Amino acid sequence: MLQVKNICGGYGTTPILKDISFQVGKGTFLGILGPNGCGKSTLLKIISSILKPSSGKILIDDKEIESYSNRELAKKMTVLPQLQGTIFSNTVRETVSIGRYPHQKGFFSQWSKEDEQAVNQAMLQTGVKRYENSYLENLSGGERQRVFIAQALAQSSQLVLLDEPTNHLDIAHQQQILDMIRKEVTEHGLTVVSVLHDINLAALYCDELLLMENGQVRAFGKPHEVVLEKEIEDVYDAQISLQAHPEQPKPQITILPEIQEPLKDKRITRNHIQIKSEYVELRSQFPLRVLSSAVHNAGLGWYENFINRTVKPDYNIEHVQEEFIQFLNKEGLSPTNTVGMMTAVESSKAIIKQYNASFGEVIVIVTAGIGGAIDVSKTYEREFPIRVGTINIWVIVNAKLSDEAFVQAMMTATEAKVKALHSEQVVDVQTKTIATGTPTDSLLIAATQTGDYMQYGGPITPVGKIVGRGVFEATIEAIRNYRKGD
Ligand SMILES: Nc1ncnc2c1ncn2[C@@H]1O[C@H](COP(=O)(O)OP(=O)(O)OP(=O)(O)O)[C@@H](O)[C@H]1O
Repeated sequence: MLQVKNICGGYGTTPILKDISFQVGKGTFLGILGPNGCGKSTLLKIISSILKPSSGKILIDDKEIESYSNRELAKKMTVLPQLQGTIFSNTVRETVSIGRYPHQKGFFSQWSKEDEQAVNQAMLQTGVKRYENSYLENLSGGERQRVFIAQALAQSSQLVLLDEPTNHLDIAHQQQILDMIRKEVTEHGLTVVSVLHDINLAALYCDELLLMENGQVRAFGKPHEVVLEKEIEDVYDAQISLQAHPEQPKPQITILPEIQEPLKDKRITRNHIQIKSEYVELRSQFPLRVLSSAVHNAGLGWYENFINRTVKPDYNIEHVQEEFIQFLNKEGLSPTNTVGMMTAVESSKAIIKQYNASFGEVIVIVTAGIGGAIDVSKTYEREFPIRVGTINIWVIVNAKLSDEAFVQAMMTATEAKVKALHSEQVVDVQTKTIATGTPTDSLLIAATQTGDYMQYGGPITPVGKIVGRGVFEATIEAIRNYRKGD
């Protein structure tokens, strides 16, 4: 659809763009990224022939842009420049209708049925039809932006050039506009080239990205090929961290602020753990990084409060999430800042152990309800009667753990738990074989993320050695404690 070949150009004698080449296929949404002043808007102006390049060619549908008349070009391509704070005195309908001018034939041309349809459809698509008779100056920035997109759609061209279409818009309007553009691209084969400042939005919505640096192409390709930690840090001279979007297979960046909080004594010891009548509690004065399979706030995150709550064996688990939140509120624990587990084992039976490693303390807390213990290798051959019992394990590490170390620490802790069940001859009552856990065990690894950096957490690493020993020993004691009450 669009070919940009060896474009050089700028303003007067100052060269801005240096040998830019790329292609955009029909039905593609291309995002142009790059730091301030790198030449994104200049490139858009050259593509839209507002500015002449000093050398190079722009082709639309394999024809050089100069060979199109203005009217022909306007039918092929729509340009939506950056919105300025201009005062508008047209109605929404009048503004959208301007998009049809390239389709008018001759000076006294008639407004056709086709024009009317295109205007109505564009207003419906962009959700602005309901204010078609309002004046633009009475609309919000987001509504105005949608009106101009409607004007671009009414023009019914196959290529749309946009310069920061989401500038100054709140997240709802950013989403609306980008969803709408995406829909046009996917469902009607529209080709869109847009300058975007937000790298995350660009990675989410665009098919391809062009990353510019000093008037040149630094990278071009699919979002996962362009949005790379090193590349972005280098081009923008910023500190970032790269992760996957939680719901989509798209890269997303997070800015890493340089200002660090003043380092308090960020240390957790067993004195921070309290056994209350209804739960075991850790209230840290700072957030810990956590990976867990807890009932409340499972997954990876940062939390300050942790509880392992004792519930009655007949606790109704139908609305567990809501009930748990109510309970946290009652206890004065913020639901967004607390990780919660549940057990039928009394909190007084919890085992708390502290190990002093060379890198810092590791605290292990275990409650072991083994009434429903099962052998994981045999579960495929039977139905489960619901039997109460859960082994809940917390491991708190005073160190900085990598993501691998978190996952490996979970594996190490699980292996140590299984070994403890074996050692204590905990049996699956149905299969009469050694049990490996219960159907509802929970595990939590939390780290202060200060002090020594631990890249790995497997069994022979400094962290893994303590986790293995600590979880094994604490689980054995917790099992014995549980059996005492049987
Ligand atoms: N009309 C102009 N006359 C002279 N120089 C200009 C003109 N417009 C832009 N420039 C210069 O050209 C360079 C590239 O500007 P351009 O607007 O293309 O950058 P950009 O990547 O779009 O930046 P931003 O992210 O800040 O919008 C800048 O150094 C700018 O000062």
